[in-house]
Amino acid sequence: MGIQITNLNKAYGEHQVLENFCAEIPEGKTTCVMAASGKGKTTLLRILMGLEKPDGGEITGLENKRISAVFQEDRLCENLSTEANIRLVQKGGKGRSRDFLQQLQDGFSAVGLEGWGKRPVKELSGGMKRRAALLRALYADWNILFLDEPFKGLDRETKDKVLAFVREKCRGKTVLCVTHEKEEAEILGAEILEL
Ligand SMILES: Nc1ncnc2c1ncn2[C@@H]1O[C@H](COP(=O)(O)OP(=O)(O)OP(=O)(O)O)[C@@H](O)[C@H]1O
Repeated sequence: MGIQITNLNKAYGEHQVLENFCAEIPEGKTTCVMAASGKGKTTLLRILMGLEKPDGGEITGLENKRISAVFQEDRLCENLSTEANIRLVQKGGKGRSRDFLQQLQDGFSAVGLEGWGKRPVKELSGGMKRRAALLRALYADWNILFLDEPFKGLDRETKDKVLAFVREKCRGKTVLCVTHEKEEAEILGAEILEL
């Protein structure tokens, strides 16, 4: 079962952002949420993540799910290294296991961050922080992943590498990704949900 959204409503004051919005997010697939700026993509994601309360409507399919996310902001601990940020969201001793650290090195290389894992996040550029936030989300233990413009600020070549990595890591899993680029959705093999 995927995520069912029924008659979702959300207004900020007089401004109705979502009005009786209905959708089904299929299980085991990537879905890209697309719409013009200001149409409510982030609002929808924030409601699904429980960060925002809807005015009405029903959401099912999130019960007992482990959710991971790249938020609209990076939300990294700036004084910690990227590696430490990623280890923070690992359960038990997993973050220190040799296997995990090896997998992480592969992830750093795949997104073009090799050699940066031990540096404090505050020394990274905006695009590098975006990739660090993405790695943290991907390496958490999840069965639903929410991504809010995860490829923001990446140049063409880097974006292609990152998209290929995300596609591989998300194969067969339930992912909802906000993007403005149709091409990103195509590379991810995603279904498109228009708001
Ligand atoms: N906390 C808030 N208070 C008041 N209005 C808000 C708030 N959050 C969002 N909005 C408004 O709700 C609308 C939808 O915002 P949202 O961020 O969901 O759009 P979006 O589709 O994700 O846009 P973008 O593509 O520019 O990120 C916008 O008009 C925005 O100004």
